[in-house]
This record gives sequence, structure tokens and C-alpha cells, in this order.
Amino acid sequence: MTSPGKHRRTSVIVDDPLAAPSVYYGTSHGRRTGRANTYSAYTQIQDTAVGRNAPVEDGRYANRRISHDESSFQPRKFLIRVEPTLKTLLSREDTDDNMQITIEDNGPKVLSVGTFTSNAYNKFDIRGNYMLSNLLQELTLAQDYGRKTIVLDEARLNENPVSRLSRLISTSFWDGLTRRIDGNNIAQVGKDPKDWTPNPVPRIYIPRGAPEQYEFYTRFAREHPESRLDVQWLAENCTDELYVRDLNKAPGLLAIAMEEHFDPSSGRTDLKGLPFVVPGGRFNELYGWDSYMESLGLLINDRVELVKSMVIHFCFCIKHYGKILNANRSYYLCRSQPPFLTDMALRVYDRIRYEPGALDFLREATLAAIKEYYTVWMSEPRLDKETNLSRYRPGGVGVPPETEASHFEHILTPYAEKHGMTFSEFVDAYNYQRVSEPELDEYFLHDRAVRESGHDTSYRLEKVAANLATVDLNSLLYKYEVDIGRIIRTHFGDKLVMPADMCGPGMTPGQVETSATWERRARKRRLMVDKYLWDEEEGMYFDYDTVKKQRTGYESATTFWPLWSGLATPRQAAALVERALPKFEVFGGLVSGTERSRGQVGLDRPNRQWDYPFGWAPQQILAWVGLQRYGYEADAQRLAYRWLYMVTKAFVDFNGVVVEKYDVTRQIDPHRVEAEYGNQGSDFKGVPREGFGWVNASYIYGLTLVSAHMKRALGTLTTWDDFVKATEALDISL
Ligand SMILES: OC[C@H]1O[C@H](O[C@H]2O[C@H](CO)[C@@H](O)[C@H](O)[C@H]2O)[C@H](O)[C@@H](O)[C@@H]1O
Ligand SMILES: [Ca+2]
Repeated sequence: MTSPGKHRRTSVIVDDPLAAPSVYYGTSHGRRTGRANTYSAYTQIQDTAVGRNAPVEDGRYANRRISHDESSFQPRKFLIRVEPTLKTLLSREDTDDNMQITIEDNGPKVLSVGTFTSNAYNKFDIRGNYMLSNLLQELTLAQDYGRKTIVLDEARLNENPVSRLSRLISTSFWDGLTRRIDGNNIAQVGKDPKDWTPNPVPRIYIPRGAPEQYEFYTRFAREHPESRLDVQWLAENCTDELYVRDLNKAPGLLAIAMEEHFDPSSGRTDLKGLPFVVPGGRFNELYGWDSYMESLGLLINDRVELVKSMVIHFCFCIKHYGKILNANRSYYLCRSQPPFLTDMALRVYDRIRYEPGALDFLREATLAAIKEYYTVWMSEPRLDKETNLSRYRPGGVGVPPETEASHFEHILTPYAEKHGMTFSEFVDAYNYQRVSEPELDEYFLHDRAVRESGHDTSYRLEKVAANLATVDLNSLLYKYEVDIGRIIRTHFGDKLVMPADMCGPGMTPGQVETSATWERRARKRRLMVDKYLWDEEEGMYFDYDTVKKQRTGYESATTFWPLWSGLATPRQAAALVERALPKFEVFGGLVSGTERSRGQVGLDRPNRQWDYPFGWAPQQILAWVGLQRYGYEADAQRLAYRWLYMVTKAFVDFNGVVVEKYDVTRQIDPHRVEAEYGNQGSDFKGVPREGFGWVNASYIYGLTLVSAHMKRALGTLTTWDDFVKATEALDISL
């Protein structure tokens, strides 16, 4: 793991009131002795929070004279005993006992703490939900670092919420989400909250092409029996459906890229896992499209090396597993996710172009993307030969094991009853083909496709996904075609030779790739998309059902992806902005699909998380970028503002919460999503430590789109409508 706080470069650590927790509360630097030198008084903390004088336990303050005078020119600081204050704070303010202080708690919303300059003799009231919840967060962090007493800057409690959230993301959340797989950390990184087996053990599967990793992990397991690490070779043909099904009895991590490094303590060169960022919550592995979205924020936060590593992981996956995996767990071996590799690699290249090895990095990534393009997306069964468009259509057998236990109950129970079996007997019989249910096979074919699309789940895709040439996938492939053509022409003298290890079925080692072919492919795809997916009357794109041979008519926010990839013409873009955008724009940004398309929901037809009224970070980001690309700057800014406002407001009102997805129609508690497996990121005690990967990124990225004026308005929690009114009033008065 990257060490927390490493990236906040500060040489005056002790004087930075907003330093990262590791610095502020950490053992060596965080003991902020330097600053105390200017004060004089004898220390005996008056701790009103616990109603008694409390002696200082961190010896450094004892017997130091500090002044009783409060200077209005000095930023306020508090002298606080961590544990008793925490106790009092929670018992008074956390009235619903969930270890968070939110607007739903009915406490007095005020707590007195002692000021530092008076040695806690004078009291100051911390008031309001936001400051109190920040106090809870700071005390929890201080406790994590083993602190008994702290000097706490008021600036950490009343910090502008936009600055606070951006700061937490860049100095804490990314670190909380960063993993490396190499051995010492296998307990943390191997953990899978989705594991359904009775006694999960850390297990890693190694592809045949990476014997050095097999040697590394078996040595580690031998030397560290206490790790219980189970190291297994993968079969040569590791994506065979029946083989992957059989692995479900012993699920495990799939190895990803490692690098050589010299270990001075042992004097030998060894392997070390390259870092990557996980989505968060129950998703504790390297994901496909989450990684791309995360990279957009990481790059702004100058974590270029981290994003570069994630691209290298993807190249490793394509080389050894034949695809960018849904995520690197054994049960995802047959499944990919929406492809973004070329854009991700180009963004990294742009930042490292003057460094040695930059061009090799771009070459490797491009070769991998070409292999992926041919063998995953442009081969059957994903390729529909008639339209020459692509579909999400992964292989697999049986019931996807990683979903929440009850997910398929309503589908499978009638079959279990029909066969006179218990639920789990039936699942086993079905998975191992002792019973045949072709209807269920069809259901799960589409279900797997839904999951490959990343939009799991949605009524747009249910029971039909594998047949759809979707707007999303074909927009992304258009971007691959354009990017690959441009890369080959601009960086490789218009000729790229495919090496044997980046050739999959149907490819020939030594085959030469030129820009003309890729540009032709892009033009052809645009023609096909216009023919099958574009609806001139509606002024928007729809998915095309390759079996029924008709457009589905389901209104989805993916209709804006052709703006992101440059597939739409300026005229189509104008139609999308005028006609489609109003259907999707709501209080908190863009909703995933329209209410009309979703239809009635109820007990028999529950909410699906990728439908109305939910909104997701990737949908927002791709629309912002797409709108900007076609010159619709004001629309991009407005949508970004709505989303940022909603995220900030929930963050302020709900103890710093940042979640996987939001109900974008809900103004008070948009993080509350009751659909499928709930909302990842909301279940923390005291302090959020990770946020959620792609929402973190959307926040950092979105803030680069809005004006300074908008940013200030967001900091004061001004809704978009009020912001517009205020701006108009200002314009009139000028
Ligand atoms: O375990 C249920 C499903 O979880 C994943 O999907 C959701 O989380 C992913 C990670 O943030 C995200 O990429 C995806 O868009 C979400 O819908 C997983 O990708 C599915 O395969 C899995 O069945
Ligand atoms: Ca509470």
C-alpha cells in the first residue's frame, strides 16, 4: 500500500492545520511540539466534555506554561482528550447509535471543548451538525493513531466542505483504496466480502505464463505458513466455462502485474506487486471500468504512477487472461467490462511523454488494446455479424456466484419447487448440469451480459442484454478505433507489428497494423451506428436488438456516450442536447434512465440500481466530457454543478459519506439507495476512510469544470437553482 499522506508534500508539516491524518496525528511528525513553544501556562486540561480536570497524558504538554489569553488574530485551536470527548460526543449526539453524526440525529448539536491557549480552561462551543461530525471524524482518526490528547485546529472542523472533501480524497481516500498484491498484505488484499464459501482462505491463482510469480508466491507461502496462502496454477485454457465454474468451489484472486525490485535487507532482487485502486466497499479487487474512471481523478491528483500501473495490469490481464477482467477474481475469468484502455493509456502517456520508456509503455498498451479489440469485442459471440456491431455477451455456466445471496431467489425458487429440491440443491444440480432448464440458460446468458456491461442491473438489459448492440459498447469501440489509428500514425511511423505474445485466436504473429485500416473501421462503425442505433425522430441513440432486429426504445443515459467518443456528428450532438438532455436532467445531475422507460416498480418488480431514479459517476463524467467536446460548456458545467452539489450536501449532512451511487432525485438524503445490494461506502464507523473510487474521481474531475464562482457557491451549499437566481440578480444589479 502507498503510505498514507505520502502525497501531501509539506516541509512545514507541524504548521499545516490541514495536514493528512498520518502527519497531523502520526507518531513522529504529528506530535506538534514546535507550535506549542509560543504559549506559556501550566498544563492541566480542563476537560468540560467529561466535566473534570484531566491530566495530560501525552507527556509533551505537561508542565509547559501557556497563555490564558485568547487572541482573535490567531486561528483557534482546541486541547482535547480524545477518548472521553469521543464518548461524550457520541452519547449526546449520535442518537440513533450508528457511530455517525448526521442530520437525522436529534442531539443538542453543540459541545463545549477547551481552547488550547487557555489550556482548556476557556470553553468554546462546537456547534452544528457539520462541525460536530467533523469533530467525530477527527477524534476517530486521532484514536486510530493511538493519540490520547490532541491539539486540534478549528480549521479542521469548519473547513469549507468542498475543500475538505477534495482534501480527503487526495490525501486519504486514494490511499485507503490502494492495494498491491504481493504476500505480506495478502490478508487485506485477498479478502473478498463476496466470498460465499464457508471457510474462505486467501488464495491466488497464477497463469501459466507467469512462472516467476508462481515461484514468488509458493516461496512466500512456505516461509509464512501463518498466512494460510493457497497458491494454485491456473489451467492453460483458463477461460474454459466449465473450468471456471469448477473454480467456484475454491474462489481466489487472479495474479496481476508485478515488478522487480531490489530489497536492501535481503540483498536480493525480488518481486513486488504494482499498485492499483479498488472501487471500495465490498469490491476489493482491480475492476475494469472503475479503474478508468478512478484514473481521471488520480491523474488530477498527480498519481500518475498509480494510473500507469493500472494500465500495466490491464496489459497483463489481456496477455494472460485474454481480456480486461470484470475484476481479478477467479469467478470473473470469462467476463470483461466496458473497454477504456486506449483513452486511459493516452492520458498517462500525455503525462509521462518526456520520461524514458514512455513510448514503450504506449506501444505495449496499444498492442494489448488491439488484441482485446480483435479477440474479445470483434469475435463471436460478442460480434454480431449482420450489423458488424458488438454486444456484451460473455461465456459462463450456471448462476453467477458473486451476487448477494438472495439476488436470484425469485427466479430460481419456482424451478427448485418444480424439481422438488431445496434452493441450494437446485443451484448445485443446475450448475453441474444434472438438470436441464434451457429457459434459465437463456436468463443467465443475459444476466452475465448485464454484468459485463457494468450496468448491473437494469430493466434496459434484463433478459435481453446479450442480444443488444448497445450504444455504450459501440461508442467505446469507436473510440478504440480512432485512438489506435491515431497512435499508430502519430507515434509509430504508421506501422505496428503484432508480437506473438499479443496475438490471440485469429491473429497472426507479425501482422502489421496501419492507421488506414483503423480509420476505415471507425468510419464503418459510425455508418452502422447511424443505421441501427440512431433515431432521427427522437433525436437520440437507442440499443439495437440483433435478434428482434429493432431498436429497443429504452431511454438510457448511455445515449450521451457517442458525445464522449466523438461518434456523433455536430447535428446529432445538437439534437441530443435539445431533445434528450431534458429527459435525464434532474436535481443531482443525470439519471441513468428515464422513469417512463423503467416502468412501474413494486414488490414483484423491484428497483434496479442502474435505472431511474439512480445516478452514477461514470454517466456524469462521460456526459460532461462529451458535452464539452462538442462545445456545450454551459450544459457540462450545469450538470457537474448539480452532481457536485448533491455529493457535497450528503457529505456535509451525513458525516462525510461518499457512496457508490446516488438517488439523484432525492434532495435530502440522496445516498440512501434501497436497491439490490444497497449502497457501498455508507457503512463506516466514525470516519469515512475511502469514499468510493469513481465518485471520488468524479468529484475531483467535476471541480475542474466549474468556475471559481461556482466553486464558492458549492462551498456554501447553494443549490443550482439558487445559484442561477443569485447570478441573475447580480447581473441585473450590474
Ligand atoms: O457483485 C455484484 C456485481 O458487482 C459488480 O457490479 C457493480 O460494482 C462494480 C464495482 O464498483 C461496478 O463496476 C459495476 O458497474 C456495478 O454494477 C460487478 O461488476 C458485477 O460483475 C457483480 O455481479
Ligand atoms: Ca447517528
